[in-house]
Amino acid sequence: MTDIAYRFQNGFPKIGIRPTIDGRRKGVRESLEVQTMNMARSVANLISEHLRYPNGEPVECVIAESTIGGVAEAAACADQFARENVGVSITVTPCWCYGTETMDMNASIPNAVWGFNGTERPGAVYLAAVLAGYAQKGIPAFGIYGEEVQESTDTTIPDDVRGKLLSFAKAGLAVAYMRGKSYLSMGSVSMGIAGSIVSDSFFQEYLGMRTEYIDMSEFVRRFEEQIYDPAEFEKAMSWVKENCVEGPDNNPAAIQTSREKKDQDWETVVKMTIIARDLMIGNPRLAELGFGEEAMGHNAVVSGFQGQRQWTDHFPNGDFMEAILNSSFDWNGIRPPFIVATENDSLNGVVMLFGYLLTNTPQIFADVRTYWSPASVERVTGHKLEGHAANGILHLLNSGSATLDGTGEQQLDGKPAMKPFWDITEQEAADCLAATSWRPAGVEYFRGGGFSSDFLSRGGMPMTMSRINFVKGVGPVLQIAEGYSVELPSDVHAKLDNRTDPTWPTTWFAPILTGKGAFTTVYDVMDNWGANHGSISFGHIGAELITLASMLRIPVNMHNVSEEAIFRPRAWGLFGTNDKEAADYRACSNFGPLYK
Ligand SMILES: C[C@H](O)[C@@H](O)[C@@H](O)C(=O)CO
Ligand SMILES: [Mn+2]
Repeated sequence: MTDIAYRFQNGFPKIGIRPTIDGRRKGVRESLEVQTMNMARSVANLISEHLRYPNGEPVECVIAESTIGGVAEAAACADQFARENVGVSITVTPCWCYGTETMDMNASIPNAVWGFNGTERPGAVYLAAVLAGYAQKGIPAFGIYGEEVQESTDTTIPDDVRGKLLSFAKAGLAVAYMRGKSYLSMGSVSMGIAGSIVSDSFFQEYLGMRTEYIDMSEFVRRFEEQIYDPAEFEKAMSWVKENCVEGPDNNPAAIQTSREKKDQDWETVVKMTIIARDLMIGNPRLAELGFGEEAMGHNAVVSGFQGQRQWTDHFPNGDFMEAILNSSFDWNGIRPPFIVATENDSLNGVVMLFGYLLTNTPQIFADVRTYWSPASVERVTGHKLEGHAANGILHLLNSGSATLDGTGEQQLDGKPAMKPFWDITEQEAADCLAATSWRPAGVEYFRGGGFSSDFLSRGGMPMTMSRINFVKGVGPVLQIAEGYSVELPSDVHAKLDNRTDPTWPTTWFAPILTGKGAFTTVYDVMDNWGANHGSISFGHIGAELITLASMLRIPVNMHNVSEEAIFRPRAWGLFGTNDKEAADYRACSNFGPLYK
């Protein structure tokens, strides 16, 4: 079994497609059978053609065995979906059908209905009727119908409908995929960071996930009892020697560590990386080595490492481990990233997971460290910010979990990008590594040493920064800022970077301003950011995040996504249509978490 096959051996949830129909026989039903089934087939084709699972395989759809004209067929379809691991439900119809008799009543999976916009038979009327039923029964469902009236013989899916079907399916699959998996907390609270108070009720009720906890002493046990694959360790060490260039030691000469200590640190950080991955997903090699229990892992799709301070006060820091796990490549070649949050900031870990599941690309974890106004930049460097940066920039910087894909050394249409692993070439992976140097950790912060990944993201990448914050009395809320990475002249970057810790990776980020609320100025974006961290995903995925948040009933308190791009369950409009942000809060609080 390849590593990827092993990792995803439990398979993926499927999308279930339910063709509903007017149950009246002797004319009506018979005349609609072919058209209705064809709609289901074209939705299945659309989804399988455009969406991929984290292993790169096309998303699978299951179409109900028969069209659904009434409750008996609805129940048969529910049984079929349960047998076939359906985690997302899409009902399609070109005609009037009987709302509550044909609807999918499974409240714990995301539901959508596409009603064909024709006039011969009223699919859009069914859509309205069944969505009223969903609202009345407290099951939020997404409504989809095209803006333009279609001919009844037209089997194409119009662009607006395609967009909504794909947004719904993508977010729905993220919901379905994370359910039943774990967040692995390695250590506990880092330096009083509230996000590293890992809340089991949040993961359980909102995401359907478990929380697993281990003490960081488990790493020491595995070092000392050699609970890792020694052959992989050797392979990893020689790969590191060839591909990971150690950068200059930035520590004052008097406190720099010896060559011998640094060499020892390299061995430790490589072991930490192997061990953290084994803790997350298990490793069949460990069973062969006599460690059957450890071979199983924690079924984790995301983890966090406390690091600071108890660990880092004595052992090398987690930066190499976190950076490599979050990247799309290591000594085993190009492979999907693992999602690991620095400082065990689970609330950042969750948005990293969201970004990853929506895009299949890795994530940059960063401190939202400094707002640099155009005037401050000019005062300090003499440089006048321009282009995307003209209104000011945020310095995203942190030791730890920034993916090396964040260097921007991969390309999409000739421009810097972060891609799903199956699109990354060997050369691009090598370029990301070449653009990264490994700087001996600042020992005033990290007494135990280690190495921090130092790189500078290329400019011009569309990016989305997000973060979940927790408010007592409300619960989780999501904030989103779309923007661009920007490239500064190298001397300007150096001046700004040297004022802080230059051994850490930098992304200069310019959020897109809307002139309203938290997006009036770049200062306002920083001023409204709810915590010290953000997760940065390649691409403008704010709309997808909003759709996903609505499925999970997490209200969005701040975003710069255009109104037309926002797609939420139809019932959200029943909580008010003028102030959509307030309506979102009311809807989320009314329906409550998905797995309550
Ligand atoms: C080294 C420092 O402790 C940093 O790790 C710290 O500034 C943070 O990253 C806080 O989020
Ligand atoms: Mn931090």
